[in-house]
Amino acid sequence: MSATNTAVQPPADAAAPVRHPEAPAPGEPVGSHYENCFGCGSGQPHGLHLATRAGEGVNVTAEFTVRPEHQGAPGLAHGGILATALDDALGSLNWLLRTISVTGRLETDYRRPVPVGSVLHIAAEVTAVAGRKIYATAVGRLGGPEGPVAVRADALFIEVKVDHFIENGRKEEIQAVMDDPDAVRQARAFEVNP
Ligand SMILES: CCCCC/C=C\C/C=C\C/C=C\C/C=C\CCCC(=O)SCCNC(=O)CCNC(=O)[C@H](O)C(C)(C)COP(=O)(O)OP(=O)(O)OC[C@H]1O[C@@H](n2cnc3c(N)ncnc32)[C@H](O)[C@@H]1OP(=O)(O)O
Repeated sequence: MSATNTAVQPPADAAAPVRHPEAPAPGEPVGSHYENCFGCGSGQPHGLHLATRAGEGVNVTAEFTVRPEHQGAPGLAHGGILATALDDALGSLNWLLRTISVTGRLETDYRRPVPVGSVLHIAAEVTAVAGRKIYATAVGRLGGPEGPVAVRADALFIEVKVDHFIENGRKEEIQAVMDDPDAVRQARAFEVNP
């Protein structure tokens, strides 16, 4: 049984999500939004190195290989790390909508323990959009994309502007991103959403 907070359930008048025409084609990798992201960046040695691909709808798939540095109990993935994996896959849905959003609420159900060495097969999709609120869901399975569910989550993401990061992030990291013209162009392009 799962108790679900109404904040992660779309209201009756929410709209169906629309795949952006410039979203990555189905099967294409959804690149990391930031090389130092713990979920998907290549610059974090202990990070999750999530490899995410676009699906045909407003959805993605990803694989997360659980390594010893991700343990909570002996030989098992830490629950917070599993939530991070789902959160990051959900965050990559931004590329399908071409909207920048951040996690407002993430509600996680843990159904099966996830051993070190296993691959978590993640599928995430946007279910509805209402103004700045983006409703999404993610599931992580063991043994393959059709395997038993180990962990799942419902989430509410909130659309923000690039200024959210510029105003709130530590200056050193923001400056480093702003010194990279490609990164600035990519971030700003998301704000021009037809
Ligand atoms: C040129 C430099 C570029 C630098 C940037 C570089 C790269 C960036 C690019 C992409 C990165 C994007 C995302 C990251 C992707 C993946 C990582 C995984 C995702 C994350 O890991 S991301 C980090 C964790 N995340 C946060 O760090 C959020 C902290 N938080 C806040 O920053 C504020 O909280 C915010 C902005 C969320 C809202 O603040 P706000 O002032 O804009 O708006 P407000 O509060 O009015 O909320 C509007 C309506 O949402 C409802 N609402 C809000 N929160 C709710 C909740 N929790 N439950 C139920 N309802 C909620 C309100 O009730 C209201 O509803 P209503 O309109 O009906 O009244």
